[in-house]
Amino acid sequence: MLALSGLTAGYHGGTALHGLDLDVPAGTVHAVVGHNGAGKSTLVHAVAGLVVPASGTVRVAGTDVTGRAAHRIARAGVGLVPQGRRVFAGLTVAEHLKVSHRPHRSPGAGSSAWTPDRVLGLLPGLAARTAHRGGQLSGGEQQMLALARALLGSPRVLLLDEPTEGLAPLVVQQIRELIATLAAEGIAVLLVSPSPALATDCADAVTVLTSGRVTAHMTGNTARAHPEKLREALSLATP
Ligand SMILES: Nc1ncnc2c1ncn2[C@@H]1O[C@H](COP(=O)(O)OP(=O)(O)OP(=O)(O)O)[C@@H](O)[C@H]1O
Repeated sequence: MLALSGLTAGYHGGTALHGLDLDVPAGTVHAVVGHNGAGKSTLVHAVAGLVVPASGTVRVAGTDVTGRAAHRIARAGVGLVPQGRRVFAGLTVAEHLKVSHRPHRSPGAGSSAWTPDRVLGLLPGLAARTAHRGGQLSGGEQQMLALARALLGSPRVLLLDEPTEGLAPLVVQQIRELIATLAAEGIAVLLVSPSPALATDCADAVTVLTSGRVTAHMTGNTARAHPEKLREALSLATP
């Protein structure tokens, strides 16, 4: 569903991501793990069209979307949950859902179209907060709202940038379960995080990124059976 080939991107002539190859089939979770500055957000932004790749390709369900504007990539079926949530402090939850809902869903989304009611059914904590403004929500509630906003575009590919950053263990557990639920719906999930535990818990495949390069790759089953292998790969990844 998401296929990256030789993806290279950076800033001001410098390179932060070097020739990344990565496939995320529908219904699976691919975790990219790396330390601060490894290039995780650059990867997510290059897929979402917020950073223009210097070279390489981004394909969504076989369509080359490389270099397209972010809104066109969203329309092709890519949803982004950005690092830091980025909810609007002055808008209520209901207003967020209203402005995020795209009834004209992405091609191929089929029966998986998301409506505000369906999103609130998945996220009952938000359903009790529809009149609250973004700035009045807890960190966990803001994370759920950021997820709701992305789902309302009925994405085929979901990009999660550090979705558990700064959240309590109970909320982290909820997010793990939500990721599994969304993958079971057929969504291809690309998750980037510094947390090997999150990757180990919910990924089908795990890639370690070090200074913008892939330095290790393993299946989720290997990471679960031998968590020390992932920890070791990450300790070797110190920039
Ligand atoms: N807007 C920018 N302008 C210039 N350089 C940037 C910009 N954003 C990121 N970088 C640089 O690109 C490299 C990769 O950064 P990136 O944010 O992708 O890493 P990350 O793995 O997401 O880190 P973190 O976990 O801290 O969010 C770093 O060296 C960073 O300083």
